[in-house]
Amino acid sequence: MTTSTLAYRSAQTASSDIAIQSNITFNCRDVNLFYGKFQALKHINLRMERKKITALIGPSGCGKSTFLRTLNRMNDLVRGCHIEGSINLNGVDIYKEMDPLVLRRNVGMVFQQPNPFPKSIYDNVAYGPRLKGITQKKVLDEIVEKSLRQAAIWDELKDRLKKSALGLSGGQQQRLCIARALAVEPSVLLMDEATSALDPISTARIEELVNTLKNKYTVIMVTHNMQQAQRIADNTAFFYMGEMVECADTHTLFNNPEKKQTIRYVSGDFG
Ligand SMILES: Nc1ncnc2c1ncn2[C@@H]1O[C@H](COP(=O)(O)OP(=O)(O)OP(=O)(O)O)[C@@H](O)[C@H]1O
Repeated sequence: MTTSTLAYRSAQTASSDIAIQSNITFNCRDVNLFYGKFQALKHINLRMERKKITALIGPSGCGKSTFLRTLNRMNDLVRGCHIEGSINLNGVDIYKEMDPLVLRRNVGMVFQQPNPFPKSIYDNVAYGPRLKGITQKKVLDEIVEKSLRQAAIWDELKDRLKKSALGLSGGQQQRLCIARALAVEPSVLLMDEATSALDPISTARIEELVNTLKNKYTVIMVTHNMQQAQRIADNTAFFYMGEMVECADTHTLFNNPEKKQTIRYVSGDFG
């Protein structure tokens, strides 16, 4: 079977009845990740629910971003990195059965620093759809408007679509990056400390936006801000020294955690 046939079959399987019925988007089983000899993730077992916000918290260097990047195979780009175990997206193993390009179309990502392309606002959002082969102006116009609306920034930007994205404020740039991620119609949005470089007002707008996005998308976010996790996440997973110590609904994790390390972390004993 050729790789492309495999990718096509995987995409088909991804929307099979069984997968759609399941409320689990990502199912990670016994995931170990190594950067050379250094083991950054140890035996991670974690399920992330569909159309819910899952926050990943934990002290610096505990493996949150590494774990997030395993979900769209961004670690593949790191030399010497290897991964064991399985990560299923809608029932399909993303390392064994899915083309990384199909995966990344399904799993959008927003980073800590807003990273718009040095292009117009319109071209930033139309970039992904054009890569997918969409060329008709009318269709692109519709996608750009829909994506900017979903990212709650259409009203602010609709009269300056041809202007450079680099002229926007940090908060506007981050919402534009969210619109750019949504334009290719992913089912999952990964956010790696997406508000940590923003002021409180922009942060509040993005939190509000993420809360509305979960009607349609599964959101997985790394955050250092425990208040933020408590404000918007449905579920929270606590990472420590490469291990996923505990995952529960957010209220339980912060108010009634089971594990000693979680109790110490959420009560501010260490950070
Ligand atoms: N490309 C890499 N090569 C080698 N080691 C790496 C690489 N990226 C991360 N690491 C190491 O893996 C461990 C986990 O890093 P990671 O960035 O995932 O942690 P984190 O919890 O997201 O930290 P922070 O909250 O500070 O961003 C750290 O010890 C880090 O130094």
